[in-house]
Amino acid sequence: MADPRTSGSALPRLARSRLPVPGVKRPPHAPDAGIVHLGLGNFHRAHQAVYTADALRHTEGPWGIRGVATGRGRRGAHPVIEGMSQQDELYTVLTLGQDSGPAAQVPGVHHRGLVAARQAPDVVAAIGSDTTRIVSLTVTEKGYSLAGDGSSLDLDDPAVRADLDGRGDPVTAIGFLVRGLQRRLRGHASPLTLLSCDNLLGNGERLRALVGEFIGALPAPERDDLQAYFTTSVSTPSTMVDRIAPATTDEHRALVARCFGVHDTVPVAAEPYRLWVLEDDFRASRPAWEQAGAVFTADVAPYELMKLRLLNGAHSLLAYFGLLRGLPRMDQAVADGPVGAAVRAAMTEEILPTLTVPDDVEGPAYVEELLRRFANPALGHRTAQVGSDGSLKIPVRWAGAIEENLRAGRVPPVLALGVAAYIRVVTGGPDAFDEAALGVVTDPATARLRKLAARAGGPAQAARILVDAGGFLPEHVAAHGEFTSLVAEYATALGTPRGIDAALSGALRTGH
Ligand SMILES: NC(=O)c1ccc[n+]([C@@H]2O[C@H](COP(=O)([O-])OP(=O)(O)OC[C@H]3O[C@@H](n4cnc5c(N)ncnc54)[C@H](O)[C@@H]3O)[C@@H](O)[C@H]2O)c1
Ligand SMILES: O=P(O)(O)OC[C@@H](O)[C@@H](O)[C@H](O)[C@H](O)CO
Repeated sequence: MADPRTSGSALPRLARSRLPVPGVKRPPHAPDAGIVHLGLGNFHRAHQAVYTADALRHTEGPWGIRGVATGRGRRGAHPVIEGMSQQDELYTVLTLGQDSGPAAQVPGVHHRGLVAARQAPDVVAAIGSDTTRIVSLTVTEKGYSLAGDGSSLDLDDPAVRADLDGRGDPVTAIGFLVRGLQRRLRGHASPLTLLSCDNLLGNGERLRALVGEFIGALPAPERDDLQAYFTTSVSTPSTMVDRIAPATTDEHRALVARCFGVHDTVPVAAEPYRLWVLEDDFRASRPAWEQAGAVFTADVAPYELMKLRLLNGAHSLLAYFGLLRGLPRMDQAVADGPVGAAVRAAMTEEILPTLTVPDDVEGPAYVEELLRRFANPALGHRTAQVGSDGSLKIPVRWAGAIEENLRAGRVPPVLALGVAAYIRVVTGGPDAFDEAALGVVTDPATARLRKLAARAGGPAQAARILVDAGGFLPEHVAAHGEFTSLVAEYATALGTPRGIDAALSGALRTGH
């Protein structure tokens, strides 16, 4: 791949002629960075940045974005920050549809980014600046420093404790936010909106609770004024975010080069579909995102729940079933007969009945639309990517639907098989699926779950132990004998060669 600094077709030059670049002035004339974004990953670059660029084409405003690469231990060069910096802070969003050829857009809204692990004081200063009106986040489920209960702040995490102590630079996202709020309070006390764009249930309330807990754990003199400022001047609206944006591959880079003549080292691929539903509670103004198609509503919760249970819930099922069937990509998983049939059955018969879908949505049509979106072969979305971090995703994606089925007196067979498949993938690793061909599934709980499983005499007992003590399902689900027995039965099947095939048809026969 050509080096964009030396190539005649580097993004900065070509973007201005061959790709649609919005009329946003970039540095040194960029609009003020009214937004600081923690977690400069693919999703933010394909979603919020695109909405912001499109909104700015309609209504100007101080809505440049200063992206921050967060996460621990990233002290060296950060590929996205470096790549964007070498391209005048530009990158391509490659839209890959099923019925049309690739399209490209260059958002062009970013200022020079920051690497949190190296430039922590600058990050605190950016959050603390009076030109900053919104601090948004896509830091993954891992980035919220959640305790084992999945909702409170992990005060046992040494990084959280160090951030509370405050003698060193912040490390955690919550630590950065609170130290930035403190800077604002001491400087100008202007209002701010904290905007979580992660796939968390009630992401705004969750973020509010975590920041509040952190502030509450500070020593009294620091705590009280900050608490008052946080209560009166900082809002945390909830959002439902949706656009499938897989990890970037060399194929995506090659496609950008072939179709658009642009050598972009850090493009991001995404499906054409996008949706953003937000609570309109912005303390210090916001971009006119509605002009870019965002939907503002008083209550995001029904949209969020529907999306997390149906889209993300089905995504995780496809990922684990797909891995065990040897399928590297999500579109292959949904096109696979047994996997596709089981996931469709789970969506329509185990998940949809647990939801009150918003008035403007038709449940079965939404399911069909999701299955069509998952089938997009152009995205190259990996089952191993979606299957990673299951210990943090399952509580959000499956636990509620399982609970509601059990409450209604019904054991949901495909979701039970999903739990057994997750256990098999996370504890079995290379014994369960071909890591060399499919990719490694990472999960912060892997070592702990493998240790628990190692105590068991076999897969069924391991499944019982993990359902009970794995920390990814609520206690009353774990205490449900019939559910746990079904998971254990499936775990036994999955321990045998091609056991997934029999288990999938068994799950379909059992309940559907
Ligand atoms: N990619 C999608 O299709 C999609 C769609 C909707 C929502 N989301 C949400 O966006 C999140 C990020 O997805 P992505 O595709 O941008 O992933 P990504 O891997 O491209 O980026 C993840 C970002 O999170 C940061 N991060 C990871 N661990 C962290 C930690 N412990 N503390 C702080 N920061 C941490 C990383 O530095 C990185 O900037 C998802 O977890 C999800 O909540 C993603
Ligand atoms: O991004 P993750 O890893 O939290 O989850 C993987 C996918 O399920 C998710 O990113 C979906 O693609 C997305 O939520 C669609 O809007």
